[in-house]
Amino acid sequence: MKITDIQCFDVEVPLITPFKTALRTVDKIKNIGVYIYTDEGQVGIGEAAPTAVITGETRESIIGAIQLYIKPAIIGMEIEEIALIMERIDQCLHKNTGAKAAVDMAIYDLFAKRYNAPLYKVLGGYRKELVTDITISVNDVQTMVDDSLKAVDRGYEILKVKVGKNQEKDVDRVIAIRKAVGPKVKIRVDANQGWSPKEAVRIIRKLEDADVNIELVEQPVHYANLEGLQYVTAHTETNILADESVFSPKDALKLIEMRACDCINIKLMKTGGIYQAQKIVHIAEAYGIECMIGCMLETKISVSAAAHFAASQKNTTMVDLDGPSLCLKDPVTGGPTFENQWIRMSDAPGIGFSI
Ligand SMILES: C[C@H](N)C(=O)N[C@@H](CCC(=O)O)C(=O)O
Ligand SMILES: [Mg+2]
Repeated sequence: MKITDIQCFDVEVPLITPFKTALRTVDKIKNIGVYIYTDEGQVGIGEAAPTAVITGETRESIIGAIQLYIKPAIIGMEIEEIALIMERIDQCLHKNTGAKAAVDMAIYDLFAKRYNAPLYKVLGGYRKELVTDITISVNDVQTMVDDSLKAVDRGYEILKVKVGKNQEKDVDRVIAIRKAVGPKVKIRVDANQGWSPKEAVRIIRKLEDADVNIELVEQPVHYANLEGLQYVTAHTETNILADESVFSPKDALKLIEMRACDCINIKLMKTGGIYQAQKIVHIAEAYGIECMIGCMLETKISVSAAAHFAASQKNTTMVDLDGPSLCLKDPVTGGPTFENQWIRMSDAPGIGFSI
């Protein structure tokens, strides 16, 4: 099955409520979709999220990377030569991980369709269902408490609470949410780089002393401050999850060897797709480090690819794939089903969309 063409299209979906982190506020997803066409009539689909504050990519850079660099590098290649295709994508330009991820997942969609199997089974087939957390945007304390209670009412058992925008209030935010939702709900805290290492230790210790029982704290400090991340990990009891500090397998290996984190958040938009993400999961597994599969602000297209990947591997024990739950509508039909916290894999070939 030969690649004959690659085309980009706009994926625009309003969010149910504004998404707010220490890094940005967004009320509408404006992503780039990718179709890969083949000589056998099969079409693969992917999506890239221009998350300039994290990957450095914009809508324009993604379209340019795909049309001017990636497309000429792989046009005419056989889908079955997936390792060779991935080598060409990796080598044709540096970084641009969202653009690479969109093409990578469309290739994997075609690869699994070629063998008439669902993608998660082609990749390893470890499980059929996933439980995702749901993001609670950073806001004033009462709004966050109300949003948390609504999420728990909808059946969510894991909350991902965004903090890091106003450090003085962060302890109050998390304590108030714990009091409101009770002891059974899991709470993940994501500071999105909002604290200094010393602030992070102070805040996390206060939460520990107050017995708030936090499952983990995600990316407490600036992405490039690896020693800072190491300091927080060494000086707190709570598990520290590296997010913006880990894009590549090399980044993962470095953090693991520095003992700078307890677990790693893998996102296809950071790794450049499934091919590199697999390497991180396996490196981490060799060191006994568990991985989360997360997403940026992405729709059902790319989050479904990430769900197939998360379902395929043993060491992807935590899931933050709430993108479709934050969207007012889905841009595609078919594929895995997203019903509040439950993501269930379908056995349709590839990612499973009706194109
Ligand atoms: C959407 C997901 N739950 C999430 O929080 N992802 C990121 C931030 C995504 C973005 O700004 O687009 C994270 O930091 O984990
Ligand atoms: Mg994060």
